[in-house]
Amino acid sequence: MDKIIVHGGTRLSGRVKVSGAKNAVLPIIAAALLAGTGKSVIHDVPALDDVHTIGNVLTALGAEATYDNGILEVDATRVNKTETPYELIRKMRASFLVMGPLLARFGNARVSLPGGCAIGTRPIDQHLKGFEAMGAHIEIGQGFIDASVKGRLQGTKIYLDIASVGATENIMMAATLAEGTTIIENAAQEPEIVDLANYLNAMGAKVRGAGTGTIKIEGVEQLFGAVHTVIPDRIEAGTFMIAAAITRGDIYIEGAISDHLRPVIAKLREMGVIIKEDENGIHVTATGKLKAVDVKTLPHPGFPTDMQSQFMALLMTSDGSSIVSETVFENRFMHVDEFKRMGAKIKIEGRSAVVQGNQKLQGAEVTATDLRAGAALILVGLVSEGKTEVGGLHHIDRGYVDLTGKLRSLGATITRLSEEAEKKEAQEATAENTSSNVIKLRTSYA
Ligand SMILES: CC(=O)N[C@H]1[C@@H](OP(=O)(O)OP(=O)(O)OC[C@H]2O[C@@H](n3ccc(=O)[nH]c3=O)[C@H](O)[C@@H]2O)O[C@H](CO)[C@@H](O)[C@@H]1O
Ligand SMILES: C=C(OP(=O)(O)O)C(=O)O
Repeated sequence: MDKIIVHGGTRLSGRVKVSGAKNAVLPIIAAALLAGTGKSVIHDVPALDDVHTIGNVLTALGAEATYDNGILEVDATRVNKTETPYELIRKMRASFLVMGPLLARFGNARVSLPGGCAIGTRPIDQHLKGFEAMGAHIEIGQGFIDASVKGRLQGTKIYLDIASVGATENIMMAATLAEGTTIIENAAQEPEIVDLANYLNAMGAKVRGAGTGTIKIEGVEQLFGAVHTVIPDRIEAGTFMIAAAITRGDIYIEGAISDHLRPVIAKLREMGVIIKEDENGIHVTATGKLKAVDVKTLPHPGFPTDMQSQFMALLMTSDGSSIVSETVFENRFMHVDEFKRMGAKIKIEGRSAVVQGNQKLQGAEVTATDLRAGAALILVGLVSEGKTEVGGLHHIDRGYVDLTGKLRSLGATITRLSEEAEKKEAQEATAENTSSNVIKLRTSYA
């Protein structure tokens, strides 16, 4: 397995460009299935494993998709299947987002039930509740969900028990081709929802209110391929903001949109980090001691759960103790045990973690337990004494474009070691040890 090797101790500085948002592009690619005619041309598509996976889902359904240099072209005209196998859903839960578009366009969809994952059980009851309210018949069996509707889905009012991002997106997509108007109440308000609505509207949909708690979708008869540029990844941007703060560095994050990062900016400022916002990005500078602060994750516009582990990494270097509360996912503290391997002093009490600041951190061999945990371990490695080896990179590759290269360009001592290179290095080290033993033995004989 590949590994990332980080040597801590460098203050990062320079400029880094944010890629397109993973969590925006995945629903957008699923939504491309809604176009009965015409090609969609999607710009700023990040080269991520997750994008590859959802691309494979689309082609497995019969769509044509090509990716070149950040531009994804999708022609869904000839889609002729409505079944998505477990093999593809298993790799990435967001594949489940094809259900709404398939059901709306073809009147049926058979999608494998997504399993649980490291951060929580992640049920899909709110997605299904929405489809049922719109007239779909749902059957669950043998690991699949079958959804079907006679004629078109019917517009209706749907109140979500939880402001779920995925459920809001799936229902919003389904509603675009429904008969009549659908109103989603207690809708998720994440910037990625707004980006999806913008793409849907470019396709000919009539979606209003995205970004607020109430979204209205007036159904139309047909949608067409459209041109769209994906928003910058606020979580990637936030991760680089933490990289600047944790190394007491100075980084300009090009493309970061301040309005998408309000809670992260507010918390960093509370700690004493200097943040300057302009229309092209965010400039983050930190020096000396940073104040400990408490953090509680919440749906947008609250503090994002996808920044929780990275922020916890920073709090380990702050002056004092902090409480980090995770309210979105029930099992998103898996990184804590890995942090402890690096010398962290953190105590978990239910859904909160008490983090001691001013910790002496030491490099260790650690494993990413989920995508953001992987990024957080690298952040800790940047300020730990000695060498940190991070494994489990398949998680990181799902959501960060060339994280190693981008951090290296900011001055970090970081490399990615492929499995083969690692084997070669181990062989060379063994050979070196053997030869130095030989010399020692010879010396002792002399
Ligand atoms: C691809 C993508 O965009 N992923 C993001 C999306 O995931 P995702 O869309 O899966 O997250 P949700 O907003 O749906 O989940 C939030 C909470 O609601 C629960 N829930 C969700 C749906 C449902 O039907 N029933 C239910 O109980 C979940 O278990 C979780 O505890 O939003 C999360 C919350 O910001 C982020 O961490 C993920 O990075
Ligand atoms: C949890 C995440 O993603 P996903 O919903 O794709 O698992 C994430 O991006 O941190």
